[in-house]
Amino acid sequence: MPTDPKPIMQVKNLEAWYGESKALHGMTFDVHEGELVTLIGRNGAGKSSTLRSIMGIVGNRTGSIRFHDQELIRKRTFQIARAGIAYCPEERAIFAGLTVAENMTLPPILSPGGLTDTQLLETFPNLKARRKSGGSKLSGGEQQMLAIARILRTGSRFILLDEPSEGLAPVIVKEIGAQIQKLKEQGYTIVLVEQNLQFARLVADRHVVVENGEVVDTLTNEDLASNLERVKTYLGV
Ligand SMILES: Nc1ncnc2c1ncn2[C@@H]1O[C@H](COP(=O)(O)OP(=O)(O)OP(=O)(O)O)[C@@H](O)[C@H]1O
Repeated sequence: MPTDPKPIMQVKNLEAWYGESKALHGMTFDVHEGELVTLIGRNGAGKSSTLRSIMGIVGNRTGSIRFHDQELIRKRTFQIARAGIAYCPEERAIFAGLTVAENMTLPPILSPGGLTDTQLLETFPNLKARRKSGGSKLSGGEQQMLAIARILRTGSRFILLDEPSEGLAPVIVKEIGAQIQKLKEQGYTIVLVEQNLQFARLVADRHVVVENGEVVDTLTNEDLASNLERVKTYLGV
């Protein structure tokens, strides 16, 4: 749980567009250092668009995204990455024609403290066994682990993770959950988009509920248990 009362990220009135189409209508939420915050909500609510907006990869965005003491709203994606934010997209973005080892070493080291290639392979033993395999030969779970491993090399301590459990078998989801839990124990700050409430509950400190491109509720993980029916209504399950 957070110890510093000042959030390291403050998103205020974030609006975003894809061409003429507006996806975010004023997202406002905070993230504290060491915290794992989920964005939950039904399909199309604007969760992925929030992560993409933070990274500057939507058509247009307005509002404010303060990270540490920097305003990111007018920064470009490479500047946002250099500010210390790592992004793991829903589609995982593994290069099919490159091996695991090559995919892993693609992102540049942006700040000290990232894991070395040896540490990464120790952290993800499945990838060690597959390090010479092409990206296209990997299972969904292996691709997801590679996508996470790759960003740990950069030295960023703030991670945006988009639906890591999507399309994976329960046993693999459990493994990914254990890896995320370990990252949290190592002090990484994580914003996690997740549809799988059971998974979200295992790892989160706090849940931000998104509906129609806005935040409609925020619950601690403890609150979630006693408000499960209400939250299920938000998710349409
Ligand atoms: N590339 C795009 N071009 C145009 N509209 C988009 C694009 N991506 C998302 N949208 C629209 O933006 C809105 C928010 O979508 P977003 O993907 O952020 O939702 P989500 O909560 O992450 O849901 P999902 O889990 O289905 O991705 C939706 O109305 C969606 O149709």
